[in-house]
Amino acid sequence: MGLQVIKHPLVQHKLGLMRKHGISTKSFRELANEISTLLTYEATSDFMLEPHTIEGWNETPIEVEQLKGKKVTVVPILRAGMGMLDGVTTLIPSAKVSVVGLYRNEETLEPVSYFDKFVNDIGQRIALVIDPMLATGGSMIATLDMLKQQGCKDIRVLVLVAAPEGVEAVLAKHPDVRIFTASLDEKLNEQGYIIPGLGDAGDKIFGTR
Ligand SMILES: O=P(O)(O)OC[C@H]1O[C@H](OP(=O)(O)OP(=O)(O)O)[C@H](O)[C@@H]1O
Ligand SMILES: O=c1cc[nH]c(=O)[nH]1
Ligand SMILES: [Mg+2]
Repeated sequence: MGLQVIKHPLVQHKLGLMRKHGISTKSFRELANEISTLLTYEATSDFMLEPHTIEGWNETPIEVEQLKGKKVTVVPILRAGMGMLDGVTTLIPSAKVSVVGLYRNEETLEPVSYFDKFVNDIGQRIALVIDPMLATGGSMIATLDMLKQQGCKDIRVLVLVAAPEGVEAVLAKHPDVRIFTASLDEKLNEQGYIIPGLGDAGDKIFGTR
């Protein structure tokens, strides 16, 4: 389904702040969550509504719109995806959370799986996968493989920054998935880091290293 770069001025301003050398853990976390809220707003813009009749303020029946149909599961990819979770649940407070634990082997850049825990009815839910960084795409492809194995059909990916190489790889393997990002960056460097990127997002969110 393709890539959507969210050009909203608030998103672009906040992402610019995140790129600064020496940014504090506090600021990085806050901005990651704020951008995640804005990406969630965009990624849910086609959710269906249905009319409901309720009693209005003056005790007469009125028709209001409520969300219809499928519920959501948010899927943070550990660790760094946890840094976006509060931002997503700010807008979808009742969303169930399914967790995928992956890290990228620093030499091979291949994803290594160490944990997963999915909500029981995940196949009936819209999955919002969250991870700040889409680099080679290996971690995201492994996650999407797992979600489809669990029966997920409507999967949307929210990433703060994406590399062209990663977007191409994900959409080649999973063309039905929609990717929402604040930026399509320039490239990957020799170590598989996104340029200009954000550096190591997991380390910045967790305050490690
Ligand atoms: O597209 P890829 O090449 O797979 O790289 C992206 C992955 O790398 C980072 O996680 P990392 O392995 O650093 O783990 P962490 O979240 O625990 O820091 C990032 O959060 C993604 O999950
Ligand atoms: O640039 C990158 C690539 C992978 N993981 C990160 O945290 N940053
Ligand atoms: Mg990771």
